Amino acid sequence: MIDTPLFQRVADEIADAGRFLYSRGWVPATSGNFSGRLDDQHYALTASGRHKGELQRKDILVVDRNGDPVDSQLRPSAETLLHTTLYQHFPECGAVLHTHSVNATVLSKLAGDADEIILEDYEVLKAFQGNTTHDTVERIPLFPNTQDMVQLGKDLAQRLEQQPNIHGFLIQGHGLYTWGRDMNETRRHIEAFEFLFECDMEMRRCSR
Ligand SMILES: CSCCC(=O)C(=O)COP(=O)(O)O
Ligand SMILES: [Zn+2]
Repeated sequence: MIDTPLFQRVADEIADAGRFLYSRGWVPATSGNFSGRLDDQHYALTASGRHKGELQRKDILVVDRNGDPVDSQLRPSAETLLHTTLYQHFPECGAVLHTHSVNATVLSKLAGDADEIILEDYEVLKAFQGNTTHDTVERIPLFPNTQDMVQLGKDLAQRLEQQPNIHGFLIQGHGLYTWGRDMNETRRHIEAFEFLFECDMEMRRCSR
């Protein structure tokens, strides 16, 4: 499968996104993981532990809908099940990006016991797919950090049933997941979230 033009295009998009996200300081120290849909049953995904600013095609493998590698000895991302959960929940999802920015990490810790972060009344909210006005509320579910990806995947699936219109979620003290219909839309969502997190942090500093 990795010899197909489709895999190569998607792998190159993943590597390109990695260079961009690393250049912004949002995936330090091998953190983050990225994927793109190949078909209904298969996704291209980053191998675990790779430097995400220096990805090459050989650092990306194919996994099936259970997250198991297809014809590869590479170890898939430790967070593979979150990617497969998103693809299975959103049939139109074409790409998933996970980042570890300072603002996402700090904001998620400042939220304490809350189970979501709310962003409202920002023009940039229009950058999220389906939003046509700034006069909207973006709810970002917040999950406790855990190494138990099976449980986190189940918790995520349950939350997606309750809140189908979200564009991303945070894991506390860990980072952000967002997705879109293709890699360009997913990159736009990451930039929008990061801009909004920066604004929220600045608002908190100014109101101290
Ligand atoms: C050094 S970051 C710790 C693991 C993590 O949260 C992450 O995003 C990267 O894990 P992966 O297995 O996808 O490299
Ligand atoms: Zn992570």
